[in-house]
Amino acid sequence: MTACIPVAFTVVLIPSSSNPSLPRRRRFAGNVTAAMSQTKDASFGVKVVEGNGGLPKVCLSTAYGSEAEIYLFGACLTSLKLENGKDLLFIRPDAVFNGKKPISGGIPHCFPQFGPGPMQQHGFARNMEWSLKDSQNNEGEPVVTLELKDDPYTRSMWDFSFQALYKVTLHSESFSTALSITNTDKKPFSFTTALHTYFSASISGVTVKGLKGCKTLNKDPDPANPIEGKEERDVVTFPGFVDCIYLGAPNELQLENGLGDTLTIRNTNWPDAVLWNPHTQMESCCRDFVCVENAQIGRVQLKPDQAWVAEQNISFT
Ligand SMILES: O=P(O)(O)OC[C@H]1O[C@@H](O)[C@H](O)[C@@H](O)[C@@H]1O
Repeated sequence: MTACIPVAFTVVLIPSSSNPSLPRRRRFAGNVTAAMSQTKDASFGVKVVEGNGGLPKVCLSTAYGSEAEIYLFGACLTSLKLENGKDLLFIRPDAVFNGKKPISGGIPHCFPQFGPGPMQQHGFARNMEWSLKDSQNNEGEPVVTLELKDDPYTRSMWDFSFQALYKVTLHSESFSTALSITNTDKKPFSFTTALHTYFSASISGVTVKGLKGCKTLNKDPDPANPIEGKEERDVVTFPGFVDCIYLGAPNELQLENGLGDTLTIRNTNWPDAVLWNPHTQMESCCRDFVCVENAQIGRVQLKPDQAWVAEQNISFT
């Protein structure tokens, strides 16, 4: 059971009954006052509640029924429900919510290292508490921005001053994020990053389309020495262990999750992708998820005051 923490962050949205671009079946009937009272009861918008392990969790909801949940710890999105109410994301059964270990599942961040590399696997960003910098109602769509900055912990691993901003928008029928990394230091730095998205799936029915022709770095069998190749398939399936980087991936991928849903994953400025399913390495849950990750595998070089921004959008096709 979650407890509502605070009104301070609550944004109450007034759903539009007149916007013709919104699907009629989900529009509010009646006038604004009636909509407001319904809104108040249903708490549409943004609220911060106590999540698993007592960790603060930001809940986003639209008047159209779409919902998302994001933990400040790791800025990890743990739940995403669009039109059909099914949770599109997967949380691993071994996930812990103790504010110490990264949350295994949902959409964790890999920053400032995708890995493997000198730092902890996938970097420190998924292992730190981000702050809620802003929340807004953008024409009935809740938007929150989470922020991470350097501190003595990050400096001990990566001695640079940076600002990461993660803007999350829940639309009625899709979900989008914008990640920006700014060099706030006086010296240049470089990084790699990814959104390590765990989708709920039935692995025998999973297909990913859009990767044909990409250069591949196959991390099977040795992640530290990936084998170079080229994807020749129109449709990638998951008959066994898969751990593969796709360089120069397109800005649109189609994922069939094997549960009856076809998702489109669009991006701007995420140049690479990663597919991962651990197969027998995670016997208890490997059939129930697939990771399709937007990634930046080549190092981004930022001079002081420069910023890098990449966007992602997930929707039903
Ligand atoms: O850190 P997690 O969530 O267990 O994920 C680990 C996996 O993450 C994937 O992104 C990598 O390609 C794999 O090599 C790695 O094993």
